[in-house]
Amino acid sequence: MTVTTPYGPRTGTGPVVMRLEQVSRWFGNVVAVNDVSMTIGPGVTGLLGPNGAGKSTLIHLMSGFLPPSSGTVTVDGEPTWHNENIYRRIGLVPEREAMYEGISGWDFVLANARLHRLPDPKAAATRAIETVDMQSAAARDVAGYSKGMKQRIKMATALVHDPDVLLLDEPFNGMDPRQRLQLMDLMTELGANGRVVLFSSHILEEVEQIAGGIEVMVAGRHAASGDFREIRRLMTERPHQYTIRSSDDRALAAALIADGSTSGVELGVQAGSAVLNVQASDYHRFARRLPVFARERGIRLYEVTPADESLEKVFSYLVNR
Ligand SMILES: Nc1ncnc2c1ncn2[C@@H]1O[C@H](COP(=O)(O)OP(=O)(O)OP(=O)(O)O)[C@@H](O)[C@H]1O
Repeated sequence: MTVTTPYGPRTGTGPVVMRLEQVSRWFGNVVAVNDVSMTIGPGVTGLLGPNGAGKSTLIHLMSGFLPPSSGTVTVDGEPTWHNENIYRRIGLVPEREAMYEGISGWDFVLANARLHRLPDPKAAATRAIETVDMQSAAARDVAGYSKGMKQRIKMATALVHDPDVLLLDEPFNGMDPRQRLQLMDLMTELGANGRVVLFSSHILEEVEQIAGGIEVMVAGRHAASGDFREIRRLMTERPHQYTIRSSDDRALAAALIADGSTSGVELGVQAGSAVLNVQASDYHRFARRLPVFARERGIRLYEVTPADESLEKVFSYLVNR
């Protein structure tokens, strides 16, 4: 992918605004998206959440291809569902691999340019394919593409009509580090040029690298919203659980209880040996004080292991706080 895109500043007037108001979507008994309201403006926004959080459903609702069961999704005040005017302004990079195989990358992008009834579909397809650096493979059948190449050709079809809003579902899946960086540059540039660029991911570090704003989804609900510092803070300031092995668990437990950086300290047994289970309520203080306590009392720390570091646990804390 080229770093500088041929897509310059957005041509429309006023900033683009995508607004979701009390949007829910259910499939039978499953509530995939539950009463979500958010406003997304120009720039890169990360939609962060664990598997099954409702990110793909939300992206399809935003794109106008899936109707909400209740609530509204609008771009500049116009509902996206079934709205041809809005389809022209939105580009979607779906997560699914199911693409129309048996045609070349070039034909695939060109077909999309024609669907949008662009005045010069060939020029638009050429521009999009060059932007994702797929010129050399464009004549080949999509079926033979690697996962990263499929991602890039999907990106070209989404870009072909130069949309104001670009929605990307897990776009970095299957990309090597170089392709990932190039796509990040491209998304950053499109965002800086006034477009709404929203992408989903379940990896905080990935989102932090490029997203100005982060919207966190958990179990269908909108769990948190902010810039990466705020989201990072919410995640690191939650109570952390540790398993500690030391030369004197009792003395260490007494010191930790007296200190106030913990909300729970208990002696336990794990895999046949004594451990200390600690819930640290003030993570930063706990991390500073623990080695000091041990040193002052001549206690040796053999092991300090975080017990609840799975991303799912972190996310569920955000929902239940
Ligand atoms: N067409 C459908 N029919 C029934 N249930 C669905 C449908 N689409 C999504 N769901 C359910 O809605 C919930 C949210 O799914 P969704 O794919 O939106 O989550 P996600 O955050 O994108 O997860 P992943 O990262 O695993 O794709 C899940 O429980 C899923 O099984």
